[in-house]
Amino acid sequence: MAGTLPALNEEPAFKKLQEYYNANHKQIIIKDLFVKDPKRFSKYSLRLSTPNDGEILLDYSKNRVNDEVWPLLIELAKSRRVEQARDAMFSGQHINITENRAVLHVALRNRGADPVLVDNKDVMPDVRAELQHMKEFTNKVISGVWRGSTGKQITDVVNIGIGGSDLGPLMVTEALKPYGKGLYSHFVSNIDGTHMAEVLKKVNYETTLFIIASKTFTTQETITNATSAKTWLLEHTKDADAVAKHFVALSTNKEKVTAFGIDSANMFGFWDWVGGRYSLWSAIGLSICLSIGFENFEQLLDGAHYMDNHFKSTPLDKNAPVILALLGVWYSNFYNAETHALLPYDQYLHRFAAYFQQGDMESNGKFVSKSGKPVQYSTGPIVWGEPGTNGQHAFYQLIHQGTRLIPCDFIAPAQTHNPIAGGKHHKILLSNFLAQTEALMAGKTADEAKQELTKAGLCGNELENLLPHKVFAGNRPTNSIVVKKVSPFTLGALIALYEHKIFVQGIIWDINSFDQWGVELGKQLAKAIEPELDTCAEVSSHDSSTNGLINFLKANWK
Ligand SMILES: O=P(O)(O)OC[C@H]1O[C@H](O)[C@H](O)[C@@H](O)[C@@H]1O
Repeated sequence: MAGTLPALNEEPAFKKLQEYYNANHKQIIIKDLFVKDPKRFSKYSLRLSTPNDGEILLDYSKNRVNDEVWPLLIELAKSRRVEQARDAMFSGQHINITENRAVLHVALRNRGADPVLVDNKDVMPDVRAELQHMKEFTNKVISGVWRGSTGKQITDVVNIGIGGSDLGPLMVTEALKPYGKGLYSHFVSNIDGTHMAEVLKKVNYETTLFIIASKTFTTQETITNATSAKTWLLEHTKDADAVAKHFVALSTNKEKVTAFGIDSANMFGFWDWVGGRYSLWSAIGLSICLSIGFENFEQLLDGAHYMDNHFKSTPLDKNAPVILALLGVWYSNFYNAETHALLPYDQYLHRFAAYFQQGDMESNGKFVSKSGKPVQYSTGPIVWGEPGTNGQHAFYQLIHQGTRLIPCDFIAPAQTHNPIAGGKHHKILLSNFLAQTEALMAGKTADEAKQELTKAGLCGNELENLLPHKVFAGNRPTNSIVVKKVSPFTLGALIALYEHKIFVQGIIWDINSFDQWGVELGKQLAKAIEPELDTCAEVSSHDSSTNGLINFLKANWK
């Protein structure tokens, strides 16, 4: 891998951007850029032709980027050695430096014949063998060959996992519901007993398969939930052998799986070079396979592989993940935007933003550079969002007229899976998507607002008082990503697009995007507090707030 990078704020390309920003940013008005350049859309958009599911359009023309900023951003990517870093990831180098691991989720969806080497060993035979195992199991369950302990066919699948062992499978299963093969999918992640209790109310022990998904098989929430599910099953069946028919495990930790009481034949494995938040492509995707069938899961992998190839082989200025990453850096590091909104105009994608909250914020929520020095610039943004049009009636007000700059990605399918009322719903949905990006960019000037108010019969003080409230500054940046349809293939490509965007940003910020030490402290402290909740005595070992909270809870739970 290439040598150490200078601090981002010391990077000459970054300094050039800073100078340009300081001198010119007030003059970068998106709607004026469209007036000046009739070719702006074709210049600042990409059409990716996929082999089977039509084109994917990325329109990034509604951004505060002109023909001077753009080459400087590309220069920044080059000088941060994005291409070299990308090649280091694909070639299995240990780029997760704090855990000394390769980062190879791309190998899980390597659909070609190329070997992928980690420490001189081709991992592809193991990847393919595990996929075959998943295929056989999926087909058995869906076809009814695999039966519960009393001989009945499986009807419900409960995935028990958290973080990366939950969010990905849940998001994809929801997104691809139209491809469902008939099994009901449920997800239990929260340690709050309510989550498990509510799911158990819906299922029958004779026809339920529990999937225990945990890379480490040590995560407290997952192991506690899995143990409760096992107790529930055994209370009903009173037969210890039933576990083998109703429990499978997805993990890298064979010892712990066996110790839990799951036969290793019912275990689907993966490897330490698969990060939790990149694991839906691995055995962690088994609940996806059971929901949509193995062929559709393969399509998901194909879509991601397509995007991997695009990322690997396309020049930086036409490279979709690089483009999204650079725009994000432009807004985070120059405009001081603190958040980034993901706004899918597709109800099936209702967990997309939640999924990338982990994908992005766990990856790039870092405050030290790879060499361990505190960074002097912002790193990962706060990622958030909800599907359109619901968001419009909730938080878009702040995006349109608030004081913060919130770059937004709009994601929409040209075709719906549910063309009800002769397609009317979908046309209204798409009109709203289009209108929002236009409104955010164009805004409404005081003159325009005045004309409207005058037309509505207002005048004098009444008009003048209302006028400032009716003005929209506009110039709010958006990307639009349009797919033909939310299919397994296009979804795979979309997820990989954002994964690589996050990767590129991590490289530019010179942080390790692949560890997550920040989640450990809370876990450690929770372990220390748990026994204190078991004692009758008042607790005084913490600060007065924590003591006060503990003692209040103890006094009130009886
Ligand atoms: O799959 P597991 O080992 O159970 O881990 C589940 C999750 O827990 C951790 O706290 C990490 O922050 C996540 O990255 C991970 O996905």
